[in-house]
Amino acid sequence: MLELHRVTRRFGDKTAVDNVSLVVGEGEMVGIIGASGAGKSTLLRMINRLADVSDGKIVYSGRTISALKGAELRSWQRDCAMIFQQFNLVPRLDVITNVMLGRLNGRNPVLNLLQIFTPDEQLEALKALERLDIAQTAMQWAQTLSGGQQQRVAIARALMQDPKMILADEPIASLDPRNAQIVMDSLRDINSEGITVITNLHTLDTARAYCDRIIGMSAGRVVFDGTPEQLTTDVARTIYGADGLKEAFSEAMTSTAIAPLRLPRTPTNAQQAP
Ligand SMILES: Nc1ncnc2c1ncn2[C@@H]1O[C@H](COP(=O)(O)OP(=O)(O)OP(=O)(O)O)[C@@H](O)[C@H]1O
Repeated sequence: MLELHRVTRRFGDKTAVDNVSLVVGEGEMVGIIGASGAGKSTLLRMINRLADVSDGKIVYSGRTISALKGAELRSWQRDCAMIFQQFNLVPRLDVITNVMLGRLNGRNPVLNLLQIFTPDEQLEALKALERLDIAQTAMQWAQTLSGGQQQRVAIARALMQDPKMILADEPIASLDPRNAQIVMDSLRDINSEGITVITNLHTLDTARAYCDRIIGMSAGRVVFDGTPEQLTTDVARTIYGADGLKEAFSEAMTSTAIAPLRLPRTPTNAQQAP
C-alpha cells in the first residue's frame, strides 16, 4: 500500500503540490487528471523520488520512501518504474537493448558499459516485447519506430525492472488515437496482472474509460477522488475550471476517442477507491 501523508512540494515561492494525502492499494489503476500546472507530474516524480518532498512523507508497505538514500533508494526506484510522455529511449540503440537497459539499476556497471547481457536477460526482454506485441521490432533502432511502438518499448523496459508499481506521466499525450488506445490497453493489461498503475492523463474520457479510480488535482491540491461514475460535469468543472473544462473535453477527441477494449475485471484490479 502506498500512502502519501500531507505531501507538499515547493519550488521557490510556487507550491506545486499542496498538502496531498492519499492511499493507493495494491493493484489499483488510478488516473490523475487536472489542468496544465495542477501538480500531476510533480506528484508522480515525488513518488518515484525524481523529486524530493518539501514537507510530509511518502510510505510504501510501512517504509518511508521519501527518506530513502543510496542503495535503498535505487531499490525503490526499481520497484516503481516510470514511463514518460517522450518515451526516453536511446534512439540509436536497438529495441531489445533499450528494453534490457531496464535492468541497469542493480547490475554490474562494467557489464552495463559493455552492454553485455545474459541469455536469460535477452530472453526476458524478448518476452516483454512479445507481451507488448512488438517482438518483431527487437533488432531495429528505437528511433525508427512509431511513437506508439516506442511507448510500448518503454513499457517493456519498465517491465524488465519487475516493478510493483508503474507510474506513467502523460503516456499518451504525444500519440494519435489508435496508438493511445494500444498503449492504454497495454497498461490496463499489465494492471490486470496485479501491478499497481498510477497514470497522469490530460483527458477525461481516457481516465473514465481505463481507470477504476480518478484523482482530480487543481492548483496542487486533490479536489476529487472517486470512481468514473462520480466524476460528473460539475466535478470536472471544479477540477479544470469553466474554461479548462471545454479544453478537457475537446482534447478528448484527439486522445482515446476510439472505444477502448475493456478487459474483464479481476479481483486484484477491481478494487474501488477507499
Ligand atoms: N523544476 C521546477 N522548477 C520550478 N517550478 C516547477 C518545477 N517543476 C514544476 N514546477 C511548477 O509547478 C507547477 C506544477 O507543475 P507540474 O509539471 O507538476 O504540473 P502538471 O499538472 O504535471 O502540468 P502539465 O500537465 O502541464 O505537465 C507548475 O506551476 C510548474 O511551473
